[in-house]
Amino acid sequence: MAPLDPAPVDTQAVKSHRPIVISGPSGAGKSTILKRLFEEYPDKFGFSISHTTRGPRGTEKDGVEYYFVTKEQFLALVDQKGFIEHAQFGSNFYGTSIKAVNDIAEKGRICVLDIEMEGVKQVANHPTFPRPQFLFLSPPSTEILEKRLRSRATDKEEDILKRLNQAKVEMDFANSGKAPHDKIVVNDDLDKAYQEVKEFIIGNEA
Ligand SMILES: Nc1ncnc2c1ncn2[C@@H]1O[C@H](COP(=O)(O)OP(=O)(O)OP(=O)(O)O)[C@@H](O)[C@H]1O
Repeated sequence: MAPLDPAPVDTQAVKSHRPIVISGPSGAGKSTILKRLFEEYPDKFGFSISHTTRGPRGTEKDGVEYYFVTKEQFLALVDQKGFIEHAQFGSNFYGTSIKAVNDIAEKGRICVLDIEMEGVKQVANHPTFPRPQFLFLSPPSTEILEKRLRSRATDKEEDILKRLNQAKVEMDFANSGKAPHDKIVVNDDLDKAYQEVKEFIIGNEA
């Protein structure tokens, strides 16, 4: 496991099993589409295990849900450029290590990374990590996104408004010409969007 091993990671495996970075506003349908993809291809994909400085909750185990590390250990790995992306939420740090992504590729699977906009920028600008494929999932419009977030019924009103504001920022970035996305899929009709995502991911792997 050795998530804190300072030795540089040989990323040869990720070159033959190129990871996919999927991003898009909250409510765009990322989880829905990925769930379907993982069900159709149960042995093909994997999620990497993230590092966090927050403590384990309930039955969470180190190396299963997360690698639980101290703030000092986390920041040491940041200094070693050991993360492809990391962020701070409240007082806790979260990050995806190069090693965790490589571990998936070494198992012969494609690592799928569901990452928000700032993380996407970090992955795209990482000094050593080989460039993954970037896919942006877009809602057909902010009005439809709002309807979907409301009918999902998982968020408070205040959170829905925050997500909608952030969605505008993410959509502007995706359309700015500065984003690294190799493909933008508009999730209007779910079956159609799923086929497009699948074609992009499997097609690129073939
Ligand atoms: N094409 C579609 N048509 C109608 N509803 C959809 C479509 N795609 C997804 N949905 C619905 O929209 C809601 C948001 O989808 P989902 O939870 O997959 O988004 P997400 O991008 O994973 O969001 P988050 O980043 O917050 O996890 C869900 O209730 C889902 O069932």
